[in-house]
Amino acid sequence: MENVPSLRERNIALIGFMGVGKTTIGERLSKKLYRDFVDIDKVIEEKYGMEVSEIFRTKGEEEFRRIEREISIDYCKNKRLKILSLGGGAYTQDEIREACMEYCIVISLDLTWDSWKDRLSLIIDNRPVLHNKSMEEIEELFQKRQSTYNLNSFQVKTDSMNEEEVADEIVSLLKLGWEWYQPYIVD
Ligand SMILES: Nc1ncnc2c1ncn2[C@@H]1O[C@H](COP(=O)(O)OP(=O)(O)OP(=O)(O)O)[C@@H](O)[C@H]1O
Ligand SMILES: O=C(O)C1=C[C@@H](O)[C@@H](O)[C@H](O)C1
Ligand SMILES: [Mg+2]
Repeated sequence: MENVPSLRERNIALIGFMGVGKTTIGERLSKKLYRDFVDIDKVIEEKYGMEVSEIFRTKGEEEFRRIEREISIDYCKNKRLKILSLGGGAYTQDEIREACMEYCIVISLDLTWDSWKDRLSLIIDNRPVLHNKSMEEIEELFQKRQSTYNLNSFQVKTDSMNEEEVADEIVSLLKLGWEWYQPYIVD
C-alpha cells in the first residue's frame, strides 16, 4: 500500500443514494470539523462546464462514469483532510470503492425507502438516472444499491434526524473513532 494516510488525516467520504443528503450534510460537517468540502459531482460539472444531466445527454453515461472514476480516485488518493461527497452511483464502481476503503473513512447515509420517496420531487431535475423511470423501477434501483453502500462503511441511519442532527451524529462517531484508535498523546 502506497502512501496510506493516518486515521486522522483521512478524507471523510459520504456515500449513499441520490438525495440522502451527502451534499447538504457534507457542507455542515465541513464547517463543524474545519475541513474543506468537495462535492465530486460539482468538480465534474466544473470540468465540463455543464450540469450532470447535460453531460449524460451530450456525452453519455459511460463517459460520465469514466470521469467520475478518474476524479473520485484522484481525490481519495491524493487529498487529505477533506469532506468528500461522492456521486450517488460512485460507490458501485469497484475501483472507486476500493480507493475509498484504502484512503478514506467511509460513511453511508442510510435512509429507508419510505422516507426517501418523499424527497424525489426535491432532487429529480438534475438526476438523469431517475428520469423516465416509474416509482417501482426507482425503488428497485434503490434497494439493489443498498447492499453495496453497506460494504466497508459506517452506516448512519438518518430517517428521524434533521440535517443538523445527522451532522452532529457523524462528528460524535468520528471523534469516538479517532480517540479510540489514534488518541493524541499528551506528555
Ligand atoms: N436529514 C435530512 N432531513 C431532511 N431533509 C434532508 C436531510 N438531508 C438532506 N435533506 C434534503 O434532501 C434534499 C437532497 O439532499 P442532497 O442534495 O444533500 O442529497 P445528495 O445525497 O447530495 O444527492 P445526490 O447524490 O443526488 O447529489 C435536499 O433538499 C436536502 O435539504
Ligand atoms: O446515483 C447516481 O447514479 C448518480 C447520482 C448523482 O450524484 C450524479 O453523480 C449522477 O446523477 C448519477
Ligand atoms: Mg449531492
